[in-house]
Amino acid sequence: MRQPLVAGNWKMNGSKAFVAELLMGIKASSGGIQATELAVCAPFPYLYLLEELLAGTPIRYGAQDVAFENDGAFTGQVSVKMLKDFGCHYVIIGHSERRQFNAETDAMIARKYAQAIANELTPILCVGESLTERQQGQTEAIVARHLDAVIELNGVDALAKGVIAYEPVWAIGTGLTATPEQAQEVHAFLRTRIAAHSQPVASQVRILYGGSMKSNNALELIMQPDIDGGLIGGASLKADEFLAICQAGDAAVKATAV
Ligand SMILES: O=C(CO)COP(=O)(O)O
Repeated sequence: MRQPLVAGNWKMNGSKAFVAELLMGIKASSGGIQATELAVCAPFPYLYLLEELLAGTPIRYGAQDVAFENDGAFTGQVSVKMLKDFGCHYVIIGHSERRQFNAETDAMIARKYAQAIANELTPILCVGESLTERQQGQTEAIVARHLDAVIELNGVDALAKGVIAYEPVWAIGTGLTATPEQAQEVHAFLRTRIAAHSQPVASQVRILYGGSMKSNNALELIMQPDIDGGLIGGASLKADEFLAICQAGDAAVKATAV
């Protein structure tokens, strides 16, 4: 089994006080998590707090977006180098909320991916279909398009330097989770598609599930053979709930080891 990763995506939530309290809560109880990797992805202004408060802990952190250029006249943008400067390990790329509200295209996302790996920042590439696309039987075509754009620009080996997150748009923040079978089906599809280019990369790359993952459904999702953890929105804003999902990662490792 690949090492599970449970990553929080705080989205546009928080304040200095909230972030400090949440991190204290996570730190206080994260010692019990053995086999699962933990990470949190915060809004840019709070990265300095993560650098300060997570120093010396195994908890990794990152941002939720990055520019596809290195530096220069790009007002409002934040570069990979800047994220590295604050000790970021991860960056979420191509989240559906950015595709939807910030008009991010597959081409832009592929370039962001390139910037991240060129500077040794680990991208978490989000792919996923909308409800209409699922209802029209387009799920595989959509996630294939999202994945292929990154492979075309960066080559398949670049996928081994990142993480993929399957996030069905209809399950994000709706309380409607994909069933373990629905999620596994898409995860297996993605892995098979990668295997067509490279079997070693397909076996190695972690594919997370995201979309209303909570402590009460995490275990059955992470127990699926091609689901390697979660990208958690709402439930990552509560330390207890987030840690309970991380514990599900540990439980999945334990269950598959016997
Ligand atoms: O978008 C998500 C993580 O990136 C999932 O959000 P929710 O867990 O709130 O559904």
